[in-house]
Amino acid sequence: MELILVGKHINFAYNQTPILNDINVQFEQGKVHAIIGPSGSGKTTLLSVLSGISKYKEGSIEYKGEELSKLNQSKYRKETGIIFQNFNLITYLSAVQNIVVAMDIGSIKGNKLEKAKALLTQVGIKEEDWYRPAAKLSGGQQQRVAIARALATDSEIIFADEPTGNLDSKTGQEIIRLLCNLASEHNKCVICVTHDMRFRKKADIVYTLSDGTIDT
Ligand SMILES: Nc1ncnc2c1ncn2[C@@H]1O[C@H](COP(=O)(O)OP(=O)(O)OP(=O)(O)O)[C@@H](O)[C@H]1O
Repeated sequence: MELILVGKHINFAYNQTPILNDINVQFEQGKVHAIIGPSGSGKTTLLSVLSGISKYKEGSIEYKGEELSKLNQSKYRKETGIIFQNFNLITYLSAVQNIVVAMDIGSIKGNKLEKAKALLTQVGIKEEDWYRPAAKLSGGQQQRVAIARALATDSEIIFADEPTGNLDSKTGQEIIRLLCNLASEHNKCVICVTHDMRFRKKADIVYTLSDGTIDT
């Protein structure tokens, strides 16, 4: 078992309102982790703390044994990718451009165009769709592009917030399969907030949040 991210005694509050209470979680390379729980239980907040978007003040989060708050944040951003329910692509740019832009931001070297095409192929986007504006792609295709973008900086952890939330059932199933495949075939650590029961069934490890606490 190779732990990549470990959170211990994490507490988090918005203004003075406690949202996360003494959270203990650990995430492994090559595994799919689902974070589930009722609406308002703190799932998205936990994901944003783990992904470095929100800063924790109490407890610790270690990425590969190093305290997250002391890490170079741009390095952590590069080694992690995030996908959202609403895809969050730059809609007037093509699939390829969306990925190249992410590589530019991550200061990735080498032939970015070729790498972008390889990533799009990996996530199942056909060549005929590579140069179309993202807005013209279906929801499922946009989510595939968003996954390719999340991988563009060679991320080791993929955070996902309700990645199937805006997709029909069949397309959602395909996205779940794709994310599971990233873990099993490419050794990525997938951490996914979800209400989707199918995701829960496929996950290797499930954390259930209720009122900002993890049930054990
Ligand atoms: N930016 C914010 N400022 C203040 N309170 C917030 C903020 N974001 C979320 N909250 C509150 O934190 C609590 C947890 O919200 P969070 O979005 O993490 O829950 P969730 O489990 O992801 O919910 P859902 O399943 O509905 O998305 C809620 O009570 C919410 O109102």
